[in-house]
Parts: sequence; structure tokens; C-alpha cells
Amino acid sequence: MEFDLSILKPQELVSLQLRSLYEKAGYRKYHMGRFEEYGLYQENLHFLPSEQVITFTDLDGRLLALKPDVTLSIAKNAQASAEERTKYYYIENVYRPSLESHTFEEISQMGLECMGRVDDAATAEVVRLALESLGRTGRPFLLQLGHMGFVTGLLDAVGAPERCRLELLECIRDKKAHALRQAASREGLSKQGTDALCRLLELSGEGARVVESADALALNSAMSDALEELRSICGALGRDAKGVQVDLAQVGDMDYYNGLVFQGFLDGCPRAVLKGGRYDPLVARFHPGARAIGFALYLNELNRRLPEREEGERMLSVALPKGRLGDQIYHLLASVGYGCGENYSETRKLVVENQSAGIRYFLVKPSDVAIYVEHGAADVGFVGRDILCEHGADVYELLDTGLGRCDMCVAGPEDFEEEPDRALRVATKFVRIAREHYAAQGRDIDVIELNGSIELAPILGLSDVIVDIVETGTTLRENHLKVIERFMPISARFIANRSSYLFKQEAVLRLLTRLSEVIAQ
Ligand SMILES: Nc1ncnc2c1ncn2[C@@H]1O[C@H](COP(=O)(O)OP(=O)(O)OP(=O)(O)O)[C@@H](O)[C@H]1O
Ligand SMILES: O=P(O)(O)OC[C@H]1O[C@H](OP(=O)(O)OP(=O)(O)O)[C@H](O)[C@@H]1O
Repeated sequence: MEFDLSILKPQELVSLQLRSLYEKAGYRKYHMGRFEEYGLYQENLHFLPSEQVITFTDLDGRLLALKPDVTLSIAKNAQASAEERTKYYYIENVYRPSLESHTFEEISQMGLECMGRVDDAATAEVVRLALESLGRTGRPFLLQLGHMGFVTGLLDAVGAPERCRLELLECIRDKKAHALRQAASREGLSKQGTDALCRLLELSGEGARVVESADALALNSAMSDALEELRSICGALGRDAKGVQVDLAQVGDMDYYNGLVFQGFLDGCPRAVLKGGRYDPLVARFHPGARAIGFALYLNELNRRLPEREEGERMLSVALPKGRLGDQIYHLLASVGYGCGENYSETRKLVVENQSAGIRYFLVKPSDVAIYVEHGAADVGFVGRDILCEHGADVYELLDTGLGRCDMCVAGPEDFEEEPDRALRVATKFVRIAREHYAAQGRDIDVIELNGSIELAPILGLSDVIVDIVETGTTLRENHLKVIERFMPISARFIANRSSYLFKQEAVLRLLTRLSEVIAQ
């Protein structure tokens, strides 16, 4: 019987091809039970992507879970030892909370794990299989290698205190040089130390070149060893290294990864489709002395592909916030050659473009900018720090434009007095920011979520105070309110989709350079 492969979805076709690839490389298929004992996850919560797990009590009284992860089960059950190597691959669905839909989602994963005696050859084999896995999708791809040893070595070398390491790592991961500098200076790091951390953000690109220029930054043996390992992997890949890049600012989960880390991207897919690395601490919990390396390919992401762009039409798309902030940003962009012939604010058009400048603007609601960019519907965008803090977004934050400056404040009636023995009623649009602010003070609050004209709430007795943006202070003054606490400076940030940053890098960096120059004037 003839079988028509064209009826298969991308993820089905790829998983068929990868099965054969992994089997040929000596990996055996690992079959997971439908459910796993919740105890396994409870004891290893910090190795999971999220602590939220779907649980239920089985008919025999055992507390079971819908698996949020496969690696943990393989690590527990594999016959791994420091002397021998066990190689498994899997195709499984896992269940994790989705930040987008605020529900649990089913994620289809295909991956492999190499446990036990993991030496240079085994590492190179896993990286090569990751590369070939991306290649089997038939689309342009990039595999970015990084190394946790280099990053943590650098944090040690510059004397970064433990309390701020997570914050610094987040700044590095999101390429937020401006925030990295601020945090480093607040923590009293030296100028050289701060410069070294910022320099890390620039260490990405073709493998051998990046490793070579990183040599000068290797301040201790952990950093040199990491570079040596990357050099050896790039060397072992040899001519297969096409599509491989090194990004030393790539930061994986600190609890999980302890060495090489890597992420795979496909042109047209908005986020990483493959993630992996070295995770000795997890496997060593079950098999002392054993090491481990592996990766997972997110098959769902292959179906999430963005609409095909016409050949030659590789314009940079920009999510521009409608309104006062967007107007300021547009004027700035127009002043450096990215203007459009028509005045967008005089039309109702939501898309305006300048083909010769290679730029297309989408006019979106300010609070939606980060969503467009994170999902790859726009390559880059401009968004207030308030929105980024409130909603979070998995994007690069490349520049603080300094535009749209204002502050997040607690404000209340002019005669406001604290009553510490009861929960404070706080009206706000920024629920998360307000909760985090008061949680840090240990103050109990009741949040009243509103969408606008927040200042009315305390006037009408709906709340005691508000958490809102204050720019000139006019709105507060005219409504007989006062600033009680000014706690977060805000300005508009230039953000980029992680995949667009790679596949449209020239255009993104050109825009970034022009913006930085004009802002610095
Ligand atoms: N006075 C201000 N009031 C509100 N936002 C300001 C002010 N000054 C600067 N901003 C910045 O401009 C961004 C857009 O604010 P704007 O008031 O135009 O939209 P919005 O009404 O808050 O948006 P949405 O309609 O999406 O809720 C804010 O996220 C903030 O970063
Ligand atoms: O300090 P000021 O210069 O007076 O600016 C602050 C005001 O501007 C914003 O409101 P916006 O105009 O966005 O309307 P909103 O009530 O719909 O949020 C903010 O929520 C304040 O109300």
C-alpha cells in the first residue's frame, strides 16, 4: 500500500524521521507510564519548569500526577552509573501551566537523554543529534551553544553576591545591558566587573570567533574550562558546525543545568523549539557519580509556524504602542530614517510601512506590545517597563529608550493615614506589581482591579490607596490626592523577539545602533 506522507502534520513527519535518527545512533525508546507518583515531583520540585503539577488520587489512594516532565522519570528509572552509558529517547506529552492561556497545556515533546559516563565524545554526539534534529525540519535553523560554567565563573570572578545573582542572570539572559549596569552598581561591583558582565552580552555569533574573543574575558579556571569545552565541541562538529553559534549570554535554569546549554531556533518559529544541556545534579540524585546530557524538541512549536512571508519581503516589523508613547517613539524613529510617507495618526490604518527603509509598523494597544513581540507577530516593539513587569514576556530587552518617563507610585487622599491592623485596600490596573510591592513589605492587601480612572477609587471610598503611574502629578493634584511612595521608575524599552533577533539580526542591530546613537545625543 502506498503511503502519502503529505497528509502528515510537520510534527508527525519530523517525529518519524527522528525516531530513525535516534535509533541508528543507539538510543532506545523509553516508554513512560501514563501517570507518575506525585512524590517524585514533590521531592524534586526545583528541577521542574514549574511547581504546579496536575495531581489526582487514584482508586487505590495513591497520589498520582500527569507528568510535567520526562527527564526526571528517566533519571529515576535508568540503570545509569558513573562507568556505563545509557541512551534513551522518548516521544511523550507533558502537562505544564501556560502563561498565555492561564490553563494547563499539553506539550508534545521528543527528546533524548544520555546518562552515566558522559565524556567529550558523548557530548559531541548529543549536540550533533540536536543539530540534525533541527535539520530534519527542512527549515533554516540555528543551534546556539552556551555554558553555565562560563557565566557562573564570571559571577564568581566579579564577586557578585549570592542575593543578586538571579537578577543578574535574568539581565544577562534578556540582554538588558541597562538593567545589568544598574543592578551591578547598586550591588557595589567594580567598574571592571560591571564592564565584564556587559561584555558577556556581546559574546554571540560564529562559534570559533566568539570563543576566541571570550578568551580575554576568562578570569578563572571555570571560565577557561568552559571555553575549552566549547572549543572542543565546535572542533568535533567540524564541517557539520554549519548552523551552530555560540551565545555566552545564554543562561539555562541554574538549578538544572551545570555545564553546556543549547537552544535551537527555526526561522519563522517565534521561540526556541529545542532546549537542552548538561544536567549532572539531577541524575546524580538517583545515581551518584553519574553525569547526564540531553535535549527536548517541542513538537507543538513546529505547527505554530508564522504565516509564510513572501520571498524578498523580509521587512522588520515593529509593534508601536498607539497613543502618546507611540507618537514620541515614532518621531524618534522617523528622525533616524524609519519614517513612513503618511502620517499614521491621521488615519485609522493599523499597518503602515516604508518599503525602502525595510520597516513596517503595527499600531497596537500599549499593553499588547509585548504579546505581539513574544509571539513573533512583530519582530521588535516598544513597551513601558510597567507593562513588562506586570505581564512578563519572554523577549530580549535591548535598550532603555528613556522615553515615556514616569513612576509607579502608591497614592492616596491628602489626609491618608495607615491602619496597620487591617488589610489595605488597593485599587490598581497593575495587580502583579502591587502584590509584589506589598508582599516585599509583608503588608496584607486586598486588591481591587480597575481598568482606568484609578484615582476615583479612594475619592469614592472604593479603596484606601491606589497603585498607578504618575507622570506630572497633575491628575493626583487635581483630585486632592498625594504620592505616598514612589517605587518604580518607568520608561519605554526596545524589545525583540528571540527568534527575530537571530534571523533578522542585521536589521534589528541596525535599528538598535541608530536608536542608541540618537538617544545618547
Ligand atoms: N502619564 C502617563 N500615564 C500613563 N502611561 C504613561 C504616562 N507617561 C508615560 N507612560 C507610559 O506610556 C505607556 C502607554 O500609556 P498610555 O496611557 O498611552 O496607554 P494606556 O492607556 O496605559 O494603555 P492601555 O490602553 O493599553 O491600557 C505606559 O505603559 C507607560 O509606560
Ligand atoms: O501624573 P499625570 O501626568 O497626571 O499622569 C498620570 C495619569 O496618566 C495615566 O492615566 P491615563 O491618561 O493613561 O488614563 P487612564 O485613567 O485610562 O489610565 C495614569 O493612570 C494617571 O491617571
